[in-house]
Amino acid sequence: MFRSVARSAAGKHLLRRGYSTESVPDRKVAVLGAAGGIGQPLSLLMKLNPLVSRLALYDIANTPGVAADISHINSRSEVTGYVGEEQLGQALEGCDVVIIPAGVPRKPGMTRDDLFNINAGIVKGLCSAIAKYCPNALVNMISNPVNSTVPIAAEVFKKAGTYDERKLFGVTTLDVVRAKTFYAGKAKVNVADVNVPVVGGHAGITILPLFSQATPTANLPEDEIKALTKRTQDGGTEVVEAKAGKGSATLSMAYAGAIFADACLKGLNGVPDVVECSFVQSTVTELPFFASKVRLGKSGVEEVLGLGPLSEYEKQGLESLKPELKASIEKGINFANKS
Ligand SMILES: NC(=O)C1=CN([C@@H]2O[C@H](COP(=O)(O)OP(=O)(O)OC[C@H]3O[C@@H](n4cnc5c(N)ncnc54)[C@H](O)[C@@H]3O)[C@@H](O)[C@H]2O)C=CC1
Ligand SMILES: O=C([O-])CC(=O)C(=O)O
Repeated sequence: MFRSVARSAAGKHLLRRGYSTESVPDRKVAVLGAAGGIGQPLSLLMKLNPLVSRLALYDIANTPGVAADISHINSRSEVTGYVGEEQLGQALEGCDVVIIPAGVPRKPGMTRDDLFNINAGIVKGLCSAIAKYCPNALVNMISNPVNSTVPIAAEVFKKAGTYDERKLFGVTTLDVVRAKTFYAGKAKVNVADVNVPVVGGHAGITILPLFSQATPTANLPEDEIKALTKRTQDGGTEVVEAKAGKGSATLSMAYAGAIFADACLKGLNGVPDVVECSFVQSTVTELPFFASKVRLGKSGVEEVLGLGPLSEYEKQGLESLKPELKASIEKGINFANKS
């Protein structure tokens, strides 16, 4: 275990940023897979988040170096690195939020579902440990295929008797980040002002951006909306191909993961009206899990928001995605229950 404490410096830093250490509750966050392509920049961003007081970095290898490096940053949180399964329990104990970017990424020519065979087992093992050591933590699932790893996590928690549907999230924020960026480019509006809900799941056609609800409105023609939709759905593949065998999105994912974890922490701390899209247990459609806007609160999901009015094109997209999303969810549930 590797630890570095700089409490007094961190306290001053918080005060300089307008936070009082008394008014910000202690929050422990763990990153599982912290030494990976996403894990490292995500850990860095969580170290910069003043809502975090303890940051536990866990991986099966290489965490000591990452933790030592990040721990020298003069921000609030105390950083501890944990390496190997025997230290997983200590990493998780007392956690408020657990972020999981552990597992293998895609190479060109692969689908996210091609990662199932390796990542399903990794996620199952990590979730068993979460059930044991921090059953009340909010779980932010990044590992792919998210459409299956979230149902796997739910089944593991059910078996352990710890499942609380308000606390399990598939992280789909990168789809929202991409939709905002691509829309701003086409609509020629300030990207910082853009909002676009993205619903469904997190793979190919299951990613359904709702550009009809995008703000600021731009009245883009149908062919441009279709091109934007396709680019958002294929955003992950665009990066996988550009990286040409060296993995998938890591930096934009770290950014997206940090935004989502920050929203979870704000919700836990009682900040009102924190809304993000996420793949959660849902009754918005007939599918048991679905991504849509979610209001976050002191116990996690406070309210799963509906889809709002859809264009004809989006209605078709919604119907087309259901069979694939249903199959991916069932695949995850079956895996968790057979092994
Ligand atoms: N939800 C989303 O929007 C996105 C999800 N991803 C997914 O995130 C995952 C990670 O991607 P990268 O960071 O690029 O991969 P990477 O291979 O660079 O890093 C993965 C890390 O996980 C660690 N790991 C493996 N087994 C582990 C275990 N049992 N416990 C803890 N750590 C373990 C590895 O040692 C490695 O450090 C992939 O499954 C990828 O498909 C990637 C981008 C976006
Ligand atoms: O495409 C991938 O394999 C990684 C991912 O989920 C994304 O970038 O959206």
